[in-house]
Amino acid sequence: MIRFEHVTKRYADGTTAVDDLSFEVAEGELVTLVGPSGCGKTTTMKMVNRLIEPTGGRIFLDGKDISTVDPVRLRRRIGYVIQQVGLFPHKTVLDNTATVPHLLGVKRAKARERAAELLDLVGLDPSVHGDRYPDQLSGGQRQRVGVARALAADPPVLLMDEPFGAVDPVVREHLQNEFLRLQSQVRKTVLFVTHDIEEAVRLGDRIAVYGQGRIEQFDAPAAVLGAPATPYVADFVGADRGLKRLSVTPIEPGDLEQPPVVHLDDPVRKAASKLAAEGARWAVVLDSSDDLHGWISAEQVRDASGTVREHARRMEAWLPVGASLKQAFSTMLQHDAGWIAVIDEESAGRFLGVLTPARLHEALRRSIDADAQDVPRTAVEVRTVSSP
Ligand SMILES: Nc1ncnc2c1ncn2[C@@H]1O[C@H](COP(=O)(O)OP(=O)(O)OP(=O)(O)O)[C@@H](O)[C@H]1O
Repeated sequence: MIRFEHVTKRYADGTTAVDDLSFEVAEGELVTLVGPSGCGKTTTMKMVNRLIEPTGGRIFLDGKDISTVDPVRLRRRIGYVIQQVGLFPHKTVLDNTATVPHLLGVKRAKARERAAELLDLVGLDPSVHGDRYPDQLSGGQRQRVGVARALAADPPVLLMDEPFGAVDPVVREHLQNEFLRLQSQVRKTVLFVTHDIEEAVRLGDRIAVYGQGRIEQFDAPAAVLGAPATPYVADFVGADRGLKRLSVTPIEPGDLEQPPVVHLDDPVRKAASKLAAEGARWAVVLDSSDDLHGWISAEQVRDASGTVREHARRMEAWLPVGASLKQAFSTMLQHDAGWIAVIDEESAGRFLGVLTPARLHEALRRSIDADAQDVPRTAVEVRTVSSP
């Protein structure tokens, strides 16, 4: 979809901002450009919509050399989101969002209707926020309007230059998650500039790690974190890259532990003997539809009578399979839980097993080794330091 062929940009003062850059972004792919200040990320991006012209090489959009395309026409196909959103202060949020389609000749009523849909899509209620002016919004809300506006003309390509850079970390993470959800629906081809490796890892299908004017590594997030191509990349992603991997490593069924399972209507005596037989300290409790209800401990059932229902405790700490190990860790902390239940959302929330801290650690280790050996995670055996 976007292809750079030996692209160089040398500014008039002799600065080489981009040096012989070649890479390709597939249709519907989100590529993050990450690197320290001044390494050429913004220059790279602005060459795609011809705000900056390269001094060497060629850039193709959908197979066509963009130097042969009229810049105004080119920009109609490219949404652009920047940090200082640049909303019109005297226009309402709805009119700001509707601006581009309106300029492109879409009737005002139709453009506003579409704008309302887009605001909804980026998590702003058009009936609440649509009639406000930009200075009546929070920083995070303004960024959302910026994204909605960039999507308004339904361009196949989005360029995003540090779009969430100006908001605090909590709002930022929220915007990132919302943007991922949005991208899974709209599937644009996205170039996303950031200097934050965490953001690059969380959002990118692939990451381009920039050195000075050059790409040092262009790879999937797990590969960049697991097998940095150069000492520079290793240094840039940081010594805590194992920790960062948590956010890109999904929970897989093979990571889970299988504790004993009992049902709400089982007699407690039956639960007690099951726990004793398996030597387990607790069991997972499911309801009659096999949905997660909670758990019950060996202590609770030891001399109890009646059914499991009267003794079981609810379990709120659960996640769908495929959620990240980071979410798993954070859910454990949030609920002060020694384990979390993992369910299969695809099949009506069926209980799959539990993830414990030890299993989480193993999953992380296995994913690092699997990337290093280029094999699936299930094929890796881990030897960890076990407790005495
Ligand atoms: N108009 C210009 N004239 C001369 N040099 C420039 C010009 N614009 C950018 N540069 C230089 O080109 C290099 C790359 O700049 P660029 O803005 O692409 O970096 P960046 O990676 O986006 O940085 P940041 O994260 O700080 O925005 C820098 O050394 C910068 O000083």
